[in-house]
Amino acid sequence: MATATDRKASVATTARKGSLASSAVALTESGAVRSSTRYSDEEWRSFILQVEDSLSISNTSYPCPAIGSPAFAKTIDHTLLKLDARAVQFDDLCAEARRDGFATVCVRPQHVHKCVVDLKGSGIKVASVVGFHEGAQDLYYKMQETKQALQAGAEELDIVLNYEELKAGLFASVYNELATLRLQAPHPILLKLIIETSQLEHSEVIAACTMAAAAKFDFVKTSTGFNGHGAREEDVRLMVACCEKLAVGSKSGRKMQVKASGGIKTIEDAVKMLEAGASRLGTSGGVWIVKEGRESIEQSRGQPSVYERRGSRPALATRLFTDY
Ligand SMILES: O=C[C@H](O)COP(=O)(O)O
Repeated sequence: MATATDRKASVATTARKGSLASSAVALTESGAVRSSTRYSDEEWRSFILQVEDSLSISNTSYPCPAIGSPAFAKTIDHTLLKLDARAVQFDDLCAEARRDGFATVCVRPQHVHKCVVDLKGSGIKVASVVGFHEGAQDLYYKMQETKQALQAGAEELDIVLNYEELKAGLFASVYNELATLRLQAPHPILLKLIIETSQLEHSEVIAACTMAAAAKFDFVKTSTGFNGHGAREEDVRLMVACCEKLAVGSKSGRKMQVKASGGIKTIEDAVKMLEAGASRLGTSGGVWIVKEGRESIEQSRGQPSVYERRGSRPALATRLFTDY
């Protein structure tokens, strides 16, 4: 049997090779979780420190799809997570997603079924949040929400990290949760880990990305939009650097992507996040953003903008376009 020292050496070797531990978690027939997380908290810490030491954060501008193009709209998860949202607002959300060609609509688990029905035949997917918005729910609760969302037809899950556990250094427990949810929602379901950057120090962002990559998540996502500041360029750049570092040397060469979310309200916000390396945007302002994009194209062609034709533009006073 391997000693703790042997295992530590193994972690160090793994880190040197730039690859990560694979899942050692299984669901038993009764649905209970049988876990043998491969590394101790200390061993995870050592690996995370090695990732941190070898990071290089780029200031370069990543390619951004042309404003107004279908590819630009496909970066947007059209999001409605307000607890008091009414059924008609989900109808509007889905109609807008069809019209503007967004990637997904992102809703709470109880609204997934309605949106799946509304979007039938459109090619637009439904994403469900899990553990929203605190992330502190226990694993059983998150598994129940995951089951509910998948059974209703969700194809993407935006899962809130238990960031209090991460901050407490309980890495093995965090990994166990993520690996269990990955097992419950295998590919091609896309998993995004909402790490809530407003609550994390620099080194904790790196730890969160490391946990997500180890558990084979597809994305790391900045924020819930319900706690602290939303997406910031510096956080996106740090997360992109982590994803690039963690992909190097991995057997599959698989690289996590970054979703920026929270407070993205304008075309300038959107472009800033995409140029920082995000490939998906979570926003309740998607309709405004693509409208602004079209506007800027019209203006560059010398045509009067729709707002100039109609009079002044209304202020963005609430979180949701369909509230107007
Ligand atoms: O996941 C997405 C966020 O909740 C959206 O936040 P937002 O309402 O500030 O755009």
